Amino acid sequence: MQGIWTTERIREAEGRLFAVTPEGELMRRASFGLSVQLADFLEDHTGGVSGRRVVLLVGSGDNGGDALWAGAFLRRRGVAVTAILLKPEKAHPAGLKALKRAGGRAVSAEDGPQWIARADVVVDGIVGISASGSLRPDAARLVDLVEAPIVAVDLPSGVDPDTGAVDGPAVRATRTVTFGGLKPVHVLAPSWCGEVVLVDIGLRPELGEPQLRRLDIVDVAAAWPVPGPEDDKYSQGVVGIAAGSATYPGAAVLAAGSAVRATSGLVRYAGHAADIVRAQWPEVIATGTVADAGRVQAWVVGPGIGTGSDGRDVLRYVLGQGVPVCADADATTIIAKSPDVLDARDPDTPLVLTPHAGEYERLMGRKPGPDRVTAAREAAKKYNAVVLLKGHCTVIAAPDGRIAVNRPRGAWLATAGSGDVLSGLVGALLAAGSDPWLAAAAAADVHSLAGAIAAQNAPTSASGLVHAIPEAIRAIRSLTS
Ligand SMILES: NC(=O)C1=CN([C@@H]2O[C@H](COP(=O)(O)OP(=O)(O)OC[C@H]3O[C@@H](n4cnc5c(N)ncnc54)[C@H](O)[C@@H]3O)[C@@H](O)[C@H]2O)[C@@H](O)CC1
Ligand SMILES: Nc1ncnc2c1ncn2[C@@H]1O[C@H](COP(=O)(O)OP(=O)(O)O)[C@@H](O)[C@H]1O
Ligand SMILES: [K+]
Repeated sequence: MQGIWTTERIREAEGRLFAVTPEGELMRRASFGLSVQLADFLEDHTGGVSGRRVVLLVGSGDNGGDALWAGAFLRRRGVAVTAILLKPEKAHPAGLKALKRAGGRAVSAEDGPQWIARADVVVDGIVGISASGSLRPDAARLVDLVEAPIVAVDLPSGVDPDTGAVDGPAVRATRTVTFGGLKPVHVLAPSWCGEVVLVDIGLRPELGEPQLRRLDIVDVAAAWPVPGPEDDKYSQGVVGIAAGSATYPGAAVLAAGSAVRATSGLVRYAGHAADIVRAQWPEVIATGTVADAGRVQAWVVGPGIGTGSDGRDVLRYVLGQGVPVCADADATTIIAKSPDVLDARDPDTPLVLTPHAGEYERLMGRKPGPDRVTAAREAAKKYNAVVLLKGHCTVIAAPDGRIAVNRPRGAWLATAGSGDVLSGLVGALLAAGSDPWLAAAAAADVHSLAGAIAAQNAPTSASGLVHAIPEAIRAIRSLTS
């Protein structure tokens, strides 16, 4: 699992490391690592290093210092380096001296455009973890002129380091070189960071437990249930799907199909779409009502059930069964409208809520806002449930404070019925007895991989996602075994 630390924790850890390291050593490690990455990037993008032109955009803090020192290292490899100083009087003095000593050039922002026009690569050293707000106008004007690929130092300037939010001009980087540990921006704003490379500066022992996590493929593979020689169709966990209605039978077909394809074992279905589910998925045992469904080890409830009294009764019933529940779509709206349905639940029984932004607003009475991690954490606390807040970077919060951020693989998942597929995946893992936070996080990862496989760079559909699930699981397992 990858760890991610808030900038506050990074700063505290850096403070401790500073105290036991010679002055300037950490910046030397960071900027040397940055220069290696820049040389590698030049090689990739221009086919060489020596004689290439690099422009540094240099702000007033240590982020600019990193850029200036990296520029000095690049000079030794024959790169032509020009630093554009946004605040010349505040540019990192030692870094600036080192760059000039190495034969680099420093110019003012007014003289910047002509150098930007000729750059092979532009380095964003405008602002790092002390950033607040979007790019200021002077920096924004220069960034706007850049046509060359940008390598960001630590993080793309203008993007909030702790939330990944962007509310004005910001740098869109092709590669981001960060130091010591990943920060939230790197997993919450991947489309602004580009490829993220972590340079080790010896900070890890000082960092402690991460505040956020991202599952690696090995974690997903380990979390995915695989039948053993002693297993039968019941022992792996039976999942029940309470979804669909006469108006929305498709939601039932998608959620049930997703559960069928996610794990081995048995899927039951209960609801008004029993005939069509049976026709599409003959292996599903389908009945008309949840009371007739038979025993299950987890329920998925909500997709397409409607928000009326029938749906409420179904939700109340499954919440009262003492098994884990994934409450999705209409079920989240019912909970928001009639929170008393939750009285049916034994508080120790796992509950996973899977709201998109609109459903979140109904559940919490406010929009998730730019800080989606805090938003998910607060909902998890309020409902004593795992909350999977959907989006490009889905955030999964557990009531005990664990947070996972999902790795997006494009945006093809933004297709009708995609959420129904996700709920089937979550339900299948819950039925297998997985920890609910891990179940939700692993399901989100397989969902995004199935999206990428189904789409292959062209539009797909929720049905396409369902069919790609085994291939996604196969890919994850083959990469780790
Ligand atoms: N502290 C350490 O141990 C290390 C720090 N390093 C570098 O130091 C950086 C942090 O440096 P600093 O704390 O000096 O601060 P920054 O370089 O992040 O920011 C400098 C100043 O820019 C101004 N600023 C804030 N928001 C801005 C905006 N939107 N537009 C323009 N200016 C803005 C603020 O006055 C801020 O103090 C890290 O991101 C990293 O690049 C690395 O050298 C590794 C070691
Ligand atoms: N831009 C995007 N990039 C990546 N994933 C997305 C994007 N938009 C939506 N998704 C994902 O697609 C799914 C949509 O679910 P949902 O909103 O419930 O749709 P539906 O109700 O049509 O099933 C979620 O898993 C969400 O995270
Ligand atoms: K930066």
